[in-house]
Amino acid sequence: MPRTSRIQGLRDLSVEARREAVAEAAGVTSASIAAFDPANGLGIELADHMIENVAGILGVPLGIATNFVVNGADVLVPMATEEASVVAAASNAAKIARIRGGFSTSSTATVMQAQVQIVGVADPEAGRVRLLEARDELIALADAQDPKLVEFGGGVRDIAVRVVRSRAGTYVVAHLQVDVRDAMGANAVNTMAEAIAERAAEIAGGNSLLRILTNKADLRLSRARAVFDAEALGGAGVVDDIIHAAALAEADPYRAATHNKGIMNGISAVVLATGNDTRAVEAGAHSHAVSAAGLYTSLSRFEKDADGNVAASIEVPMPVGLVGGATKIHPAARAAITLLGVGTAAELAEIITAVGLAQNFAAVRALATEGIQRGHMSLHARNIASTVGATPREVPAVAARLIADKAVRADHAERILAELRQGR
Ligand SMILES: CC(C)(COP(=O)([O-])OP(=O)([O-])OC[C@H]1O[C@@H](n2cnc3c(N)ncnc32)[C@H](O)[C@@H]1OP(=O)([O-])[O-])[C@@H](O)C(=O)NCCC(=O)NCCSC(=O)C[C@@](C)(O)CC(=O)[O-]
Ligand SMILES: NC(=O)C1=CN([C@@H]2O[C@H](COP(=O)(O)OP(=O)(O)OC[C@H]3O[C@@H](n4cnc5c(N)ncnc54)[C@H](OP(=O)(O)O)[C@@H]3O)[C@@H](O)[C@H]2O)C=CC1
Repeated sequence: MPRTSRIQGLRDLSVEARREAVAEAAGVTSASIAAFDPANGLGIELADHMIENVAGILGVPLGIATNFVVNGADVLVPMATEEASVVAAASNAAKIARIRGGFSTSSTATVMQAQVQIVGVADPEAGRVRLLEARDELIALADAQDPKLVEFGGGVRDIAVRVVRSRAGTYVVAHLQVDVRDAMGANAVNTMAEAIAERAAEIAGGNSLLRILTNKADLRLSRARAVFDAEALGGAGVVDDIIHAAALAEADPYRAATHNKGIMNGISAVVLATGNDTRAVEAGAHSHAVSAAGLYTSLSRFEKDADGNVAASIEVPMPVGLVGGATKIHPAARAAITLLGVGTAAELAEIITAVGLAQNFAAVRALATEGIQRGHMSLHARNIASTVGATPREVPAVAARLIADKAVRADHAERILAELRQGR
């Protein structure tokens, strides 16, 4: 069945009809995404096995971003977020990107690193070299912990050793660099780090302390780029303003934090929808946003291409998996993976990265033109209406008045609701 991510009028359908339209466009069965319906989603018994002291289940809205083309293929993207306008903005940017072919992506190998901290080494530089001499022995010891991973083509690729000087002492820190294939990899590399720690400390001549992965996953990077057509954006002036807006984020940490928050609006929503670890991805992204000179900067770059369009690109660590964590357990996460049609963790990582770039572009474009409030607040108006007690039947009328009056505020919503109920 042909797959398309262009579904016109999706916003106007009922939730049930939307699910049908999405399944049909994606070429998957309705049953395979039925878990998006809370009635078929995560049940309390399963939840009780996932974390501790379970007392309930928190629902988060799951929307579908349309219009995405990634490496020439259309893809419909599940996004779990509580924030209005995020899904619309990603779909909006993807619609503009598809004019010039959509997003192109690539990634490094799926290598995660675990650190083993060794304290009390009298000669840390020599200890570092002794560990490197023992590379093969340590790799064999680590690989023996996870024969299944090795069977899948993964396992330890190398060992790096650093000498880290701190205010409390000098540490020899061994890094196990492990190809974790389709796993996020935390459990896999932590097991390996714990298994080699004692022997590594013996070789270095000290005592092992911490044995844990690093969330600075800089050997597991995904990249995406797209060209946003100048004419579709409103011409050369708009392009220049978008580039100035992105340049401020490159130069100024205060702006960079907000710019990167916009990127994470997209990234975290897909990471959550697929049952992956949002904190791991967020820690990796923000650590990657620090330049070699120590400046916190933007994760994306916007330039003008030779034809005057915006050439946007991003590189970000993307430690996500298909086999571990909640991905395999949570029924809605499994449905999200089915909808995406991805077969490897790397494919998933690259789509997530493309969504981050789209999200970023939509926000920066809005900021560099009409400002964020018109698009964002008009969608947020429905939340304000619900907050003041409007019923689902009353919400559209209250939201429409809030937008028309250009006053998307709770006090105004209360007034409108009171008037509506008095029949005025
Ligand atoms: C909000 C829009 C998209 C309106 O934009 P618009 O031009 O009024 O929308 P439109 O009605 O012309 O539709 C254009 C496309 O947008 C999508 N779209 C549009 N509306 C909907 C909707 N209701 N439901 C579903 N999809 C929608 C949809 O894809 C549609 O095309 P279609 O596929 O239908 O042919 C635009 O103003 C926008 O992109 N704004 C950016 C909003 C944003 O970034 N929100 C994130 C929250 S703000 C924040 O947290 C981050 C920030 C801003 O601080 C980051 C930073 O500072 O960098
Ligand atoms: N700082 C952090 O970020 C931390 C995160 N975590 C959590 O760790 C979890 C993720 O750990 P992760 O190691 O991914 O999960 P799992 O341990 O659940 O899954 C990884 C295991 O799956 C098996 N496997 C099956 N098929 C494949 C395949 N195709 N590719 C790779 N492995 C395969 C492997 O061997 P086998 O079957 O032999 O196990 C592998 O070790 C998340 O829940 C995360 O929140 C935990 C600690 C710290």
